Amino acid sequence: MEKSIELMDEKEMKRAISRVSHEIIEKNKGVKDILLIGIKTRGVPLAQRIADNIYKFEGEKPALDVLDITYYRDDLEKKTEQPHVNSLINVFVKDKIVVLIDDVIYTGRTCRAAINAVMDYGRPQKVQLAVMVDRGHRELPIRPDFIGKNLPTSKDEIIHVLLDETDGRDQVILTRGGRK
Ligand SMILES: O=P(O)(O)OC[C@H]1O[C@H](OP(=O)(O)OP(=O)(O)O)[C@H](O)[C@@H]1O
Ligand SMILES: O=c1cc[nH]c(=O)[nH]1
Repeated sequence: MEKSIELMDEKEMKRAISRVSHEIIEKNKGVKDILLIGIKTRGVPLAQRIADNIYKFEGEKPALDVLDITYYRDDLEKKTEQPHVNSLINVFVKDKIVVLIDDVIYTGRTCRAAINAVMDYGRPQKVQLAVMVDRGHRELPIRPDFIGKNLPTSKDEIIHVLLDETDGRDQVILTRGGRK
């Protein structure tokens, strides 16, 4: 059985999410015009936590939405599930500062797909990207604006961002070959 190595514990993750929340406010000079979009799966609870932090720090709730980009991925043939239509619910992206939120960035293809999806909904003022972990190995010219932690990896390693909401605990672990 592959061993998993802990790279971040609950406290470190909480601090990193708190810092990223502050950085989003600072870079955008407040909450006005911000639309946080969590990318399924684990970007969604992360976006909710960042929204809660921003409300706590600023007393104002940022707009929040969810994006399922399965339909837009350019490597769908490698995936077993059927593509399903993306869902941006309720909030208009026009003139918003869209902050895409995901747990991990690796090749950048998910982010590229998310940007395409957002653009289909209108013309945002800006699009920014916040991730919990940047593990390197980009295949596209995409760089996150907000990073919880840079964790350089080799290609045969996998980063798992575990969240209480989806996995029953907060932890970032590294495995080789996919096992937890
Ligand atoms: O930069 P990339 O190479 O695109 O990789 C990053 C993506 O991979 C994972 O998603 P996954 O497709 O495993 O789906 P999940 O979030 O639903 O687990 C992760 O949550 C990111 O969205
Ligand atoms: O290591 C990786 C690569 C892509 N997506 C992940 O969640 N982890």
